[in-house]
Amino acid sequence: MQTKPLRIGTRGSPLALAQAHETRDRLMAAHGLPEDAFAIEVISTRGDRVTDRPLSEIGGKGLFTEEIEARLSDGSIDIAVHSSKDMPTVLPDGLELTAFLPREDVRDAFIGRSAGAIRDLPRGSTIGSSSLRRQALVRHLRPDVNVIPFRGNVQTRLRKLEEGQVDGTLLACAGLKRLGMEHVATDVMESDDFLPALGQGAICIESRSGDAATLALLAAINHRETQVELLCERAFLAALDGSCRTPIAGLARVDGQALIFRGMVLSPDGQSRHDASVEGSAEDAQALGRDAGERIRKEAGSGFFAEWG
Ligand SMILES: NCc1[nH]cc(CCC(=O)O)c1CC(=O)O
Repeated sequence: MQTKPLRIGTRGSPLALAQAHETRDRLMAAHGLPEDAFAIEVISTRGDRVTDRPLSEIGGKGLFTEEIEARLSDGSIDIAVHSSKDMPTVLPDGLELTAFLPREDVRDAFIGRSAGAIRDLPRGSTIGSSSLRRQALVRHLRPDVNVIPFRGNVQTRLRKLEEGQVDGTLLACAGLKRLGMEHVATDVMESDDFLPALGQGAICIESRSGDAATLALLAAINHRETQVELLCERAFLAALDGSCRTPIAGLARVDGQALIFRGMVLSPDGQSRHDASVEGSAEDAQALGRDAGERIRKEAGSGFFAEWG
């Protein structure tokens, strides 16, 4: 066993810290290690520092990961804990996603001020969300509702909502639950009608490919079903790559050896959409995700992506 503490890199947001603590607690339990066998290191990322513009505008992959991955590559941390949803499909050479924790609720929550559900919003209401996917899905359901950019951590968004800057917003149920704040949700969007982001609700752990001791530690906390779902979802995303300004949604579910995946791309106004559903064996997770992505790319045509790119 190591003598030096295992250094865990994470962003500093309350949600990121909760995820780092969950990872540490699972490692402590799996290996019977004390708390001081771990050191949690907070690392600031570009996505944390730029708070005044929508993420889709700042653009670029790895907004929430680059600085953390640099520390992993140079050996100054041993593992990095991330929201899978924020992970680019291509990782730096020498790094890999080694473990996934059991997936939380994959759905989105609606938090309304006077109307508690999207269907009950008066015409002309305003919803705040900077996620291209949530914007398009809301516009699909309610073309008569305004959607405006809306950033900040959970607490900031709830304050803006209370102040009346918007009539409602959407947040991942997983994040709210990990913060013990699920009570603020006034409605939960079923994933069939409001398809989540790829990777939503899943914590992933990244480490160096050659670091056998760390890989062995992590193997004990890996959750197979979540890992297989994420393999499928990330293959789907990779097959659609080059279209990061297009709203994309998708969800894989594994039950024993069976895998079901549904993926979708939307136009930003939510009026046009292409989706694909595939079913097969968990062993073929990556091929199934890739097939769904390629099918959508063919059906939508390059014009669909170029138009909003
Ligand atoms: N991009 C921000 C982000 N990344 C992961 C989560 C939520 C937790 C998760 O989906 O695992 C959130 C906030 C949100 O979408 O409400």
